[in-house]
Amino acid sequence: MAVQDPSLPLLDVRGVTVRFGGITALDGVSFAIARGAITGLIGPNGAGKTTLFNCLSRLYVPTEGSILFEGTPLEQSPAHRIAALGIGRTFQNLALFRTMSVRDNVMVGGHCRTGSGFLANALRLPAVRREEHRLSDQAERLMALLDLQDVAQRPVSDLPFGTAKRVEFARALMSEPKLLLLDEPAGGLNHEEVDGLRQLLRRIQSELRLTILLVEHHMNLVMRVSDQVVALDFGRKIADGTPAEVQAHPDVVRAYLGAEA
Ligand SMILES: Nc1ncnc2c1ncn2[C@@H]1O[C@H](COP(=O)(O)OP(=O)(O)OP(=O)(O)O)[C@@H](O)[C@H]1O
Repeated sequence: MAVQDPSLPLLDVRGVTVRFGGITALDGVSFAIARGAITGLIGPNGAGKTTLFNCLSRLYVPTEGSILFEGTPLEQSPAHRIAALGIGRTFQNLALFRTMSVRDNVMVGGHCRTGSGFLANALRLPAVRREEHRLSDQAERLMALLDLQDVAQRPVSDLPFGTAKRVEFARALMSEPKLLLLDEPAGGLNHEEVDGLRQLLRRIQSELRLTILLVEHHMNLVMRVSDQVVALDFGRKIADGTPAEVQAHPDVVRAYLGAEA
């Protein structure tokens, strides 16, 4: 397999347009994400954030344009291959198995990458046992990183919302993504938990050398945690730059004042 030039962007969104019947949800949106960066995707309600997010996780295919991940168009890969390509995601509403333990929920996230087939699993061949050990070690490492070790045996239904969100993170990280897509990670968190989330994002970015894209309404979090911010309005990109540049951009100020004042 060809090794990609590390100076090229990890993700390259090129002229993406998505139409639903007569509605243009995204209109020629282009931006690139460098390896190792945290990028915030913002915009008022209906701006097209979720639509773009769904294109990145391959739930939608752009009507026009292309999204390159490590130089390869995403639309060439079927949706079920996205995790194996190296794109992980979390959901706006928790998508965990509530009666299962934290540890088992985290372990589930590793199974998209196991290469062993049904027969090898059924016979518990040595390679399968080695793979199980590897996954188990990795789950322990991630639970330590996300401060979940003390609740590892507890069912998710017992946990406060903020802790359950960390379980979802750990599960997404089990697939060893290169790009982690976070859909409103601050939704439902209190002030203190949002601050904890900011520190956590920085920690996983540096310790796992992860690239992160977050769609988020919590402006304070986006502006404090992101290296780059991309702003959408009515399906178009209106700004792209550092948090300070985007915050001061007249079109961004107008979009937010017009939509939310
Ligand atoms: N499946 C769909 N069918 C028809 N129209 C859609 C569909 N999904 C989104 N839209 C429309 O596309 C536009 C962009 O919506 P989208 O949900 O991407 O915005 P958003 O920025 O995520 O908004 P919010 O912050 O409210 O979640 C909206 O006008 C929306 O009504």
